[in-house]
Amino acid sequence: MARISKAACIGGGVIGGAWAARFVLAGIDTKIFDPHPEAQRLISEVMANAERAYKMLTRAPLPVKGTLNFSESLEEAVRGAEWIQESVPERLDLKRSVLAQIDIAADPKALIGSSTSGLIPTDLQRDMKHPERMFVAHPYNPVYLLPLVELVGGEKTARAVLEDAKAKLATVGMTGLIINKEIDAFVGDRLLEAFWREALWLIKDDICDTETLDNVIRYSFGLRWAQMGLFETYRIAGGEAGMRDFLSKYGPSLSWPWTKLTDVVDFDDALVEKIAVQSDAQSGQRGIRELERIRDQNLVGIMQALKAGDEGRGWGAGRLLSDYEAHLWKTAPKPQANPAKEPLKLLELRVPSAWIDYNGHMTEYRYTQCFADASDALLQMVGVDADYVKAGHSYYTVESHVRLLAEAKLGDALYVKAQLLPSDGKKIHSFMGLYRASDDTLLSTCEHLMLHVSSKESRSVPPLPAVMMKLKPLIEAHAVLPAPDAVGRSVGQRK
Ligand SMILES: NC(=O)C1=CN([C@@H]2O[C@H](COP(=O)(O)OP(=O)(O)OC[C@H]3O[C@@H](n4cnc5c(N)ncnc54)[C@H](O)[C@@H]3O)[C@@H](O)[C@H]2O)C=CC1
Ligand SMILES: C[N+](C)(C)CC(=O)CC(=O)[O-]
Repeated sequence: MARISKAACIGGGVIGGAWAARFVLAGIDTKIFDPHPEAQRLISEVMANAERAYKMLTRAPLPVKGTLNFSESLEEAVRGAEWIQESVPERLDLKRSVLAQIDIAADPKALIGSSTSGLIPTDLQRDMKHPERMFVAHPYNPVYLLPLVELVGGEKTARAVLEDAKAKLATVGMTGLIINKEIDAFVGDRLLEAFWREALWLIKDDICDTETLDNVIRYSFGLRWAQMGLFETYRIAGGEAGMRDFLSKYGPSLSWPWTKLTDVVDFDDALVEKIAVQSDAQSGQRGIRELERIRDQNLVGIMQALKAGDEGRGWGAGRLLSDYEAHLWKTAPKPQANPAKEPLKLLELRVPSAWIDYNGHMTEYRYTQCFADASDALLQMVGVDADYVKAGHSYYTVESHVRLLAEAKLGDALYVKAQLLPSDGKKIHSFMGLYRASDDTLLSTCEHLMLHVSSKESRSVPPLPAVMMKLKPLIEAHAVLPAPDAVGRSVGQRK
């Protein structure tokens, strides 16, 4: 795939900083140019939140982080970059002049995306010498988690450039949707603007306050829209009679006096003050970074739930996350199955806040998750990867006994080691320990049994020779190790 190895972010505010985080966490060396005196502090805070979110989001092998450097000049930042993302304030004159500077300094083949929320690319590329490689790449906040980028070409943009941009975005876990025609505000912000305009009227007219309005969204259609869009949701709302019936039932109401959509509310001081006061009452007790962390944790939870959607195949943004994880597994250096006479270190992680329960320690099913992830790492090591599973073979866990011996706390660095017990490879019998890295304390153990299956035939079969070739030497190497005391232990047995 068309991987990016060097990127530049011109403008490192809310959006440019989060683009930088997306690139760096995808293993891309990134340079930022932003004259803001506090740019480094602000971006390091965004980076910290992004890293925290990724630790919760996936156990797939993220690449080694790219480097992040702050440049003294725009020219220095764009030198050698293959993707340059402009994210300066939303002013046509400023963006035009910044894009023209990028154009002169950049490699002629470099792709140049603008984060603009609504300015059309034909206007933005006017003063460029190589406008064919410039396009709108409109992301959504937070860029490091939300995967959509609207790709919009101007009159001079080459179609192949949009296709190339789409392919490159897939390698950083994003989906580029190419919009057919350029219009102000594209598709997403076109919809959001209409929505926002109506919301402002509802506040101005004292129909509700900001908190009530937000509650209306998050307890109802906000939940729906994370998983199905407007049309698919309304198709279902039409019942068995379907979309045509839905349109004939509810279409006429669009001409009733329900909305003020075409009028723009007057943004006078009184309205600004009213909204600011209500918003302070609603959320002012929490800082922006704290709100960002809450938002990110919720987004991660939603994406993970969607990953399990459609009977495990993944749905919407969850399907995309699965595809990105498959790409990460495929491109990561293959873990080596070294048949040493000692337990294998399979997993290293840090306990994120989402894993802590009301008792103030890691909640019980996360211990099981650590062992499940460690088993997956073992399977990857012996060649049971996405292609092997797709071809119709896999291992299923059939039995597992987890003991919780000591508490894992927020932020603890943990690791899992596994000893393979004698078995024929059709079965993998293992004994795993979860340890705290700071003092090697054993926190939990798991005796685990997996069975190799033909998923097409739904029955147990021997593994394919390529897997057996890697697995057998590991089992043989561990055969000389003494069996851990707790092997075969029953529930409730004394230590
Ligand atoms: N904030 C949002 O929710 C979204 C914003 N966007 C778009 O992203 C762009 C940036 O918006 P934000 O990040 O929100 O604004 P921001 O105000 O947070 O960041 C803009 C940054 O650009 C820097 N800057 C100003 N002049 C510069 C120059 N000549 N060269 C380099 N850096 C310069 C500023 O110091 C500032 O850090 C805008 O076009 C906006 O429409 C797109 C999607 C969402
Ligand atoms: C407010 N905004 C127009 C800058 C928002 C966007 O462009 C997209 C988003 O993240 O909502």
